[in-house]
Amino acid sequence: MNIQQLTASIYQKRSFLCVGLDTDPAKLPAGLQDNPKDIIAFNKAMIDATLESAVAYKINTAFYEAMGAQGWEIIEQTLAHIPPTHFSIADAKRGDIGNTAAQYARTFFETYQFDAVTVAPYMGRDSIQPFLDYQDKTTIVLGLTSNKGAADFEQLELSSGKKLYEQVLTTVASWGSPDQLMFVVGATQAAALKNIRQLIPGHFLLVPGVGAQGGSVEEVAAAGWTTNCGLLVNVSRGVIYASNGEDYITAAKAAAQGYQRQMQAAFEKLQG
Ligand SMILES: O=c1ccn([C@@H]2O[C@H](COP(=O)(O)O)[C@@H](O)[C@H]2O)c(=O)[nH]1
Repeated sequence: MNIQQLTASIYQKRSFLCVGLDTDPAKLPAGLQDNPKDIIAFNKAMIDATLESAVAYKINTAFYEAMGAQGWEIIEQTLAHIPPTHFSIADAKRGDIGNTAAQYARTFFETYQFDAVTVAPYMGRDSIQPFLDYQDKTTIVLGLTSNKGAADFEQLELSSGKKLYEQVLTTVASWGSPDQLMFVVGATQAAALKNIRQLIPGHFLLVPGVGAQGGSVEEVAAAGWTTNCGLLVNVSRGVIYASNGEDYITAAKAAAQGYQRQMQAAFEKLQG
C-alpha cells in the first residue's frame, strides 16, 4: 500500500489511527505466556480487534529483536496477518552509510514486505537515499520526536536561526516527494506543529505520543491538519494494553473505537 491508497482509506474510514504493536512479553494479559506462540496470538488478536477502526499498524522491531531469532519469526507472522487494506510500518529507526542502508532497505522492503520503515536522518542523504530508491514504498524520517531528549539536539538553534529539526524537515523534504516520504513528529510537540505545517505543508506526518505519553488527537489535528488530512496518529500502549485482564481483546477494540471517534470528530470539524 502506498500513501495515496492510505489517504483513500483514511477518508473512507474517517480514521487516521495507526495501532502500534509494541508487544512486551512482560505485559501480556492474563492467560498468555511469554512464548512466541502466545505473542503471535496476542498480536493477531490486536489486529483483528482494531481492523475496523485503524488504517495502519506499526510494528516496533525493538520489542521483537530483543527476543533474537524468534522475534524475527514473530515479526514475519504478525506482518503476514496485516491485510493489504492496511498500511504496515516497520518502526526500526535505521540509519547508516549507503551500502549498509541499502541492506536495511532490502530487509524491510523485500525480505519483509513492509509498506514503510522509519529512519534516522543524522547520517545525511546517502543514508536515506537507498530507502527512497524504492519508489513504491514509504520512507518515514524522524523529525521532531516525542521524547524529552528532543531538546538535546533536534531543538538546537543553528547559526541561521533555524532549529536543527526545521532544517532536517526542509532539507529531507527536498529529497523525496510527499508520495514516498513522511516525517515523525511527536504528539507531545503539538505546539510546534503549526510551524512544521508551514515548512512541509504536503507531507504526511506519523505522530506517536497519543495515549501513554499524554498527547491529544484533538490538539494534533487542530495544528497538523492539511488538505489531505496528512496525519497518521500512532497509539501503542493506549490500545494494546487497554486491559490486562481477560477482557483485553474487547478493551483494545473499545480503545481503538474511541480514538477513531475522536478522529471522526476532527474530520467533521476540519474537513467538513
Ligand atoms: O518520537 C517518537 C518516535 C517513535 N515513537 C514510537 O512510537 C510508539 C509510541 O508508543 P506509545 O505506547 O503509544 O507511547 C513507540 O513504538 C515508540 O518507540 C515515539 O513514541 N516517539
